Amino acid sequence: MADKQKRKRIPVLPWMRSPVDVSLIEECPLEILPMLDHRLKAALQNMGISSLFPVQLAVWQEAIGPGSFDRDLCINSPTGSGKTLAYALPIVQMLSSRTVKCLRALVVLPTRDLALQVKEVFSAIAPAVGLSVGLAVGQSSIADEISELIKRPKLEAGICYDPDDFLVELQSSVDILVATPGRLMDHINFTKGFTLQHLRYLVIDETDRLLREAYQSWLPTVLQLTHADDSSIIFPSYISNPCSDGSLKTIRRFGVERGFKGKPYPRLAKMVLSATLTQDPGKLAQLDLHHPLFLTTGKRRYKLPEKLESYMMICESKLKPLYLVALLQSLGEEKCIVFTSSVESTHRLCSLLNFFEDLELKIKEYSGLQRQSLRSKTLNAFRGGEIQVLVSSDAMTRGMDVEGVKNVINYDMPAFIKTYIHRAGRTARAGQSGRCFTLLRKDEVKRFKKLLQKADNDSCPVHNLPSSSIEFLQPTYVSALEKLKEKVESETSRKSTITSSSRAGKQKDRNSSKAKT
Ligand SMILES: Nc1ncnc2c1ncn2[C@@H]1O[C@H](COP(=O)(O)OP(=O)(O)OP(=O)(O)O)[C@@H](O)[C@H]1O
Repeated sequence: MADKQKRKRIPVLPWMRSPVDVSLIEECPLEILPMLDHRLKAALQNMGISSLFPVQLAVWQEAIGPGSFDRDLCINSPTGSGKTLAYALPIVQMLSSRTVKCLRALVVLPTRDLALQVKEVFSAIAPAVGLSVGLAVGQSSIADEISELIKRPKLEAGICYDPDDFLVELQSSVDILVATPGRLMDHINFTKGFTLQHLRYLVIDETDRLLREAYQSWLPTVLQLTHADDSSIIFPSYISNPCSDGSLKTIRRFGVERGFKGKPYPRLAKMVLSATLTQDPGKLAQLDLHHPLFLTTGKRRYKLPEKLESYMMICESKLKPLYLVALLQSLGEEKCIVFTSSVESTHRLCSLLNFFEDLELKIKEYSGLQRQSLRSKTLNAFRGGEIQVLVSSDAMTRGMDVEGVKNVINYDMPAFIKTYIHRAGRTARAGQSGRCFTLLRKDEVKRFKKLLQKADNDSCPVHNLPSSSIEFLQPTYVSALEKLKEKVESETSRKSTITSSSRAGKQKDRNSSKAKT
């Protein structure tokens, strides 16, 4: 009762009170999808897609169909429901008739791995209609990235030039850019020829996560660069106006058409998406949405995938590793992600599991502490099935799509329902079934059940393991713990050696510079 009253007090924006309910929409076979470009239909079929999922059809109707993208779209749809294609397909179709290449669509995501994944989806369909897709995530050097994004004029041999002299001839090599905020800001601030002047579509995926982080004010900067008429567009300091000689321009005027008063036209059309979209008016205001239309699934704010089964496993804290090992053994070789609460515990748990000799599974860690190249290698091996168990910090929680993940295990209870939704959502994707197990102490059960109710989930049975399987593991556990202790000690002493030698090096530098002065 008290909970209900609290919920009522949270102000919900008027446009959020009458949403399009995606759960009332059926899948739509490509054969009968109105206005779909035949080249895109073929590309989708090549991807093994024969019909659009409900959220994809709903967005299609608003962007391409009768809605004509007159309103910005706010999409709240469960994990694995196909949100990526929901925005990629209409954007590619809308840009398919463009005649001049310039950057017209920008998709922003919070992490590199997610951006790479989304780029793959665009790359599977965009070339079919002659569009190019770029990536700005800092995976390669900035110079390599610039050469992928910006077309340089061909120079005649032997001619020296000042790069500023041919600024007007620099053109975008891509129509669509998938970016993380940090690298996007680098290009906005420093890359000659990089402009958002022609941008027509902005997608902010994992919106609630991106709004939480300011990332060098990337959002106000993007909005400012696409908001005003051409005379007040703010360009990076080295450009007075990149199109001042009369080459291709997009002029955004302050519109006088109905509903556009005081807004620039042509406007920047936006799609913002998440499985846990914020309803906070203050946060949503940052997006400067134009007559937003809210698309959501069902009546409740949070929704878990249809075919997800949630289970509790109750045990004492000190027995958690044993329960985990016994559970992994019982799951056989099914792909599985184990979530922990921190990068340190990810590392320790992964090491411990690898010391259990009876566990004949390939187990690796994936966390924000690792180098990107190592993370990508691990992820590829997991996708390819060479690794069966991934022990992960929350770096893997959002958006990652790995085919065939049958089980998610919360080694530590998630503190928030949003975390549970995103973690559990790594399984039961695209209409498939999947299971999420959460290891809990007795005193955590009540809080956990309350947490799940927020996602309309009242069914979370206890998953029991035979006590004999736990007892059987005791001796191996003792020796695994010993090995872990040795490993942690040797890692700690290695770290302190590195720290003290780098300190000594710095002191030496300081002394020698003092001696010089
Ligand atoms: N129309 C479709 N038919 C078949 N499979 C599809 C279709 N659309 C998407 N998929 C598949 O569904 C899976 C989930 O899609 P996607 O990653 O876009 O989900 P999502 O809603 O963005 O999830 P999350 O909220 O976790 O990011 C992907 O493997 C994708 O290839």
